[in-house]
Amino acid sequence: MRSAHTVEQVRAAETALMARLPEGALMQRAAAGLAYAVLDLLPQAYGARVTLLVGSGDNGGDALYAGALLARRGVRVSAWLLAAAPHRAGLEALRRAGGRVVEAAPSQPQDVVVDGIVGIGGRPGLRPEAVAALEVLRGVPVVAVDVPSGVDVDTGRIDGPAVRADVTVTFGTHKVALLADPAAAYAGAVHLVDIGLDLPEAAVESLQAADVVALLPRPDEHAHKYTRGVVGIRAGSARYPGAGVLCVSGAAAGLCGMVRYLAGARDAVVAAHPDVVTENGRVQAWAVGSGGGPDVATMLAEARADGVPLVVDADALGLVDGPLGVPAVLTPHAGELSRMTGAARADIEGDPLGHAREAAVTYDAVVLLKGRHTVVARPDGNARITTTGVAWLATAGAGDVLAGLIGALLAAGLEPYDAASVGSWLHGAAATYAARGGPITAPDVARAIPGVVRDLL
Ligand SMILES: NC(=O)C1=CN([C@@H]2O[C@H](COP(=O)(O)OP(=O)(O)OC[C@H]3O[C@@H](n4cnc5c(N)ncnc54)[C@H](O)[C@@H]3O)[C@@H](O)[C@H]2O)[C@@H](O)CC1
Ligand SMILES: [K+]
Repeated sequence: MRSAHTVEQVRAAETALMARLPEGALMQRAAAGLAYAVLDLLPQAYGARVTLLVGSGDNGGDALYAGALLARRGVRVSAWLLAAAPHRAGLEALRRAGGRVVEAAPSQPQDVVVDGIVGIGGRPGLRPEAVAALEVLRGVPVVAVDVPSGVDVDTGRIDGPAVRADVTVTFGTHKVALLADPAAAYAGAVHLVDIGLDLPEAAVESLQAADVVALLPRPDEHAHKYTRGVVGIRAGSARYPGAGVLCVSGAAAGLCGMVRYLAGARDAVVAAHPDVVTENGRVQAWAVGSGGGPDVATMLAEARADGVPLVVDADALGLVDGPLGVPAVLTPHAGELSRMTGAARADIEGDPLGHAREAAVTYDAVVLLKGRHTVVARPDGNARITTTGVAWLATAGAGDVLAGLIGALLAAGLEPYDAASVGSWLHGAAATYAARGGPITAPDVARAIPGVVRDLL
């Protein structure tokens, strides 16, 4: 599991650890990790040129100490001081190691810029001096210290200029802005340096392959199709048969025992999936929504009446105006959530984590807000952020596949929060498998799911 802690949690853990360690020890650990990450980017240390952008706090201190370590390896390190009173001991260490202080961009081309402007103590946005310095150094690879300066660390919002990093070297734990978009898109590749913090459970996390393996439902040796779970699909219509076929393709990827289909695209569904049953009967979960046409209200009402967990997608989301009274996963994209809650789409895209959490409370359901980094939020404020997937996944029908897949995982017995986050992870991974760097269609994603699961297991 990749965990992201809040600034307050990090500060508390740092204070506790610092009380047990010699002064400056934590910063030395951070700086060493940072220096190694910079060295990894340099073809060779000796003679390479690195500029440090240094703010007034300990984030700048990390950059200065790392600069001192780099200078000892033969790197030509320049510290561009953006604040009047930078970390004094760090600056001294850098000078002693042979680094120099500059007041403008070094005239020679630089190999790496280290962003030590602000870290977890920063307010969102950057001052004009920092913006100007970054502009002069545009094109040089950026390594951000702890977080890309300027982002809102606890929310992932971007409320002004912010550093766009190629690599972020973060300390002790991930910060929320390193997982949650839009800020996460500014972080580049994130490298975590363990500095020994003892941290509480994190509210924001990101599943990794091993977590998905641990959560995946799999048949035991006595399994039959009913013990593995039956998912019912109410999606698609005579007018939109494709939505039904695609939703079923996600549901029938092998993660539950059986799929029942009860909507208006029966012939198309059976032609594509002869394994699907079209008689009414017991199910352990429903997926309702896409391409449902005029019957969608009836389909949602009938599914709810069964009292089993529910995935609500696409057209059916417009009918949700409060808690549904059954365990539910709602799967809107920003436009659909905007129509549900009245919040502007741009506001949702600017703070997907915040809006998904709020909607989870409003609807007393797990809310899966689709995006580059999909957010799965629970009413208690916990959230999982999906980092698998590729931009090619933004294709018609991919959401239908996801709804069916989550339905199958619910039917197999996963809790809504696990079903949504595991489903989202698998969906992203399947897209990456299928795409192999090129374009994909929704059926490709569904077809790739069993292969992803096989490789995981
Ligand atoms: N406390 C510790 O033991 C450790 C801290 N570490 C580093 O220390 C950082 C936190 O240090 P600080 O608490 O000193 O805070 P920061 O260095 O993040 O920044 C605070 C300083 O920046 C100024 N500032 C705030 N917003 C600004 C903005 N938008 N533009 C320009 N200046 C701004 C503030 O006036 C303040 O002086 C972490 O992110 C991490 O890099 C690491 O060394 C690990 C150990
Ligand atoms: K920074």
